[in-house]
Amino acid sequence: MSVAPVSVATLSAMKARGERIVSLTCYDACFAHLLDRAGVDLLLVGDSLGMVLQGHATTVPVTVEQMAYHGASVARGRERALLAVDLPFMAAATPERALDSAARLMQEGGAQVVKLEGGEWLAETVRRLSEQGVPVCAHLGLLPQSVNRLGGYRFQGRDETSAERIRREARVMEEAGASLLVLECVPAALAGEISRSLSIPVIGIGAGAGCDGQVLVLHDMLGLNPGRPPSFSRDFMQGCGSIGEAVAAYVEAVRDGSFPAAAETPY
Ligand SMILES: Nc1nc(=O)c2c([nH]1)NC[C@@H]1CN(c3ccc(C(=O)N[C@@H](CCC(=O)O)C(=O)O)cc3)CN21
Ligand SMILES: CC(C)C(=O)C(=O)O
Ligand SMILES: [Mg+2]
Repeated sequence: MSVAPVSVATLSAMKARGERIVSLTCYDACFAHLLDRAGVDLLLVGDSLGMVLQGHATTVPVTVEQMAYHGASVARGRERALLAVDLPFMAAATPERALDSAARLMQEGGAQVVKLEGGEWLAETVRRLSEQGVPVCAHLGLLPQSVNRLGGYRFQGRDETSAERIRREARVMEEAGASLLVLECVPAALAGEISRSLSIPVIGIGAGAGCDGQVLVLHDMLGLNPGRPPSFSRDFMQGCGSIGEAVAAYVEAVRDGSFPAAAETPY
């Protein structure tokens, strides 16, 4: 039996009804099939694949071609879940480049939504993509593609000046036509406030339980991180006998609001 596929409109309707949105990163067809059947609403082919699959220290080396390859693999495994693919480092450096990159991610990579990291300087790019029919997911807070400028993977928006900047950038992205927003590593109070003030769904990672949905890196929530996992993640394999059970536990914990708990909300 086939199920109605998720669209950005479905996610908006979920926000309006107060139903939490469940998202995980996904990089291949096998996991796409498993996550889709477990009820994950949004599959994100994240450029985190440069770290978890390729073994790089950052996401900077990842290319559009690699993102398209993994996107196409995930697209072949999904049925119901919406598929978002990250624009990697420098792929949105100019609006023209972003349009070309997004075309590749959608035409070769099966993307239904294109995600891009960054603030106000991307407003024109988001507008141009939206005009061309590309649903855009903005990404604010910690921007891993800027790790070489930031000097590490640190929480953002912890002082009033940077919190106000993130608030303003969130508004600008919505006004420019973004359909979704990811907030990464920002204090829970700020993320909750932004989620309530925007009409588009806000998906948090390290941003507390007050967002409209949650996303984690798949390998982190399966306890497969070789180093120290981020403090905001949870190993859902603990107490579960299979990957399918662990993913089902994550889906339930996000839907009922029990993930993230206080212990997974550092600020
Ligand atoms: N495996 C993995 N998980 C991720 O969540 C992830 C990636 N890779 N790669 C791309 C980015 C990088 N991200 C990261 C990586 C590390 C921390 C981290 O360890 N943060 C510290 C807090 C540092 C501070 O603000 O003091 C932590 O303890 O969570 C956070 C986000 C999130 N993304
Ligand atoms: C963690 C999510 C939001 C991401 O951008 C990625 O996996 O690359
Ligand atoms: Mg990413």
